[in-house]
Amino acid sequence: MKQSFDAIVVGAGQAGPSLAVRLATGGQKVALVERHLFGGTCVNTGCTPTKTMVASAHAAHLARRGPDFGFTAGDVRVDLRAVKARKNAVVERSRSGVEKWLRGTENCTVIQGHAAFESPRSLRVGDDILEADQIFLNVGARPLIPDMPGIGTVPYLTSTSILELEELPRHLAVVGGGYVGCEFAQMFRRFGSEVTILDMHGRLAPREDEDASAVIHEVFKAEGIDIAVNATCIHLEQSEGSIHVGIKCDERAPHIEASHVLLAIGRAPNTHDLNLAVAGVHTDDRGYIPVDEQLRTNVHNIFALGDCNGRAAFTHTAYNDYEIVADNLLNGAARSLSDRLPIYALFTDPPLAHVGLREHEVRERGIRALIGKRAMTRVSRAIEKGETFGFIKILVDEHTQHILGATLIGPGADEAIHCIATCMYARQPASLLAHSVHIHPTVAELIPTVLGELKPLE
Ligand SMILES: Cc1cc2nc3c(=O)[nH]c(=O)nc-3n(C[C@H](O)[C@H](O)[C@H](O)COP(=O)(O)OP(=O)(O)OC[C@H]3O[C@@H](n4cnc5c(N)ncnc54)[C@H](O)[C@@H]3O)c2cc1C
Ligand SMILES: NC(=O)c1ccc[n+]([C@@H]2O[C@H](COP(=O)([O-])OP(=O)(O)OC[C@H]3O[C@@H](n4cnc5c(N)ncnc54)[C@H](O)[C@@H]3O)[C@@H](O)[C@H]2O)c1
Repeated sequence: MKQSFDAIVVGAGQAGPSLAVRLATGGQKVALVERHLFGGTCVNTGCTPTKTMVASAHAAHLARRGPDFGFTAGDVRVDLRAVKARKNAVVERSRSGVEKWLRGTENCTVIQGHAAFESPRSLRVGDDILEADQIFLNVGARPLIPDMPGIGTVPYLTSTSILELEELPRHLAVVGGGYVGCEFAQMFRRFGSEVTILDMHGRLAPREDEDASAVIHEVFKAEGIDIAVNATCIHLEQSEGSIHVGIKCDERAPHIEASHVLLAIGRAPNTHDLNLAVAGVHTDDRGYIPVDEQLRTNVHNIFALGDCNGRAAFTHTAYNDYEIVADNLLNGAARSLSDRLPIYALFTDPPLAHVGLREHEVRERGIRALIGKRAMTRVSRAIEKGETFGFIKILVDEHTQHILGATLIGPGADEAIHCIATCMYARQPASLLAHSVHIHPTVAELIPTVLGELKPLE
């Protein structure tokens, strides 16, 4: 059957639902197509389940640290089935909320199935052809499976399937020390598994500054996580009762025996099965859809939002893509992608939060800068909480006096970063923040102090 709409949104992830509802409430006839779970990765297999499980892991960790705080909780054991049930309840509530919201929106037709292009203005979903003048792709990404020796011969976990485990792995080998790898490694160690994390780079979280990676390394080591960096030639082999993970690296024994292997080496965009060629939409060599500042693809009536456009892969960036598109199309705004500051958190404990440029990027760009840094061992709130790993680091442009970027690792870093981001968005000099009064005792109260102690970046 052929159906005509003003707009078609493909994917009910982090940009699609808000966009579909905004267009529909603005009077447009909208189709939203989703082939799997409402809420996409973030709600079902990404942020929501992992942060719910990180909370369980944190509680278990604190209980084990009881003697540090003056109590004993006895032998702390984690029931992964109960952790999973708690996670599922949170996820299901969020997923059904998205679905109900979409189905309850006037002018919005929800269609379940896989969409693929038939032409630049039409998509096929099963036997139906949907036509519209504007098409918005919010198709997300999936775990990347590396072509490493032995990959087809052993069972492996991804960030999706690991969420379904009900028994604790005896020994979890985590391949990849980025966001997914670090968050799951610490979580499963705190649940009680033996954990080895392997990365081909020389350090964990290799995109961060070296001092940030060093803190994560220190925290993981203190919790008994085995770390194998420079693991350039990982290969897998089934051996009796375990998976033999071969590692070619100079610094340690050449293999480990794991019970489970988690692959966490990155993600690939879901653009391979959209039949983009018939619509004339270009992709880059990794499958991402290049977009302009307003999120338009090379085909004027087709937009790409969220992970599939390769312009960051976070829920807040996907949502911001929606805001840019909706404000420009419906409110006559002139918002663009470059208005957005890079900002994110790695939800290890303590969390790492970052905004703007990193120190190594400031150095590479040859910007004359000032730097302020304070260890969490010199932050009252961190000392009081008994969580003194990490630091506050802020870089300021020597000429404009504007903040270039900041990295915080420590308790509450994922919240405290926002006052720095707000100062940057307001395009105000660092002195605005340096002279502001923050609440005592908080981690954020040291941000003005750090800005009062700036020194030239050597
Ligand atoms: C383990 C993990 C933890 C994460 N934690 C965080 C975090 O703490 N904070 C953060 O900001 N980000 C986090 N992320 C990243 C975040 O989940 C993604 O950046 C975000 O979900 C991207 O949203 P999206 O809308 O682009 O795509 P998605 O949420 O992936 O949604 C895409 C949707 O499109 C549907 N779809 C795809 N192709 C088609 C088709 N052809 N037809 C119909 N439907 C289709 C899919 O089924 C899916 O529902 C995490 C990711 C992972 C994997
Ligand atoms: N807290 C968050 O916001 C959060 C959490 C999870 C995921 N995410 C999103 O999901 C994306 C994917 O996360 P990810 O951790 O899978 O990817 P990533 O790119 O962050 O990290 C991948 C890691 O794997 C390593 N690696 C790559 N190939 C390898 C190989 N063959 N052998 C050994 N190591 C190898 C890399 O050096 C890197 O450290 C992130 O970029 C992020 O946008 C965000």
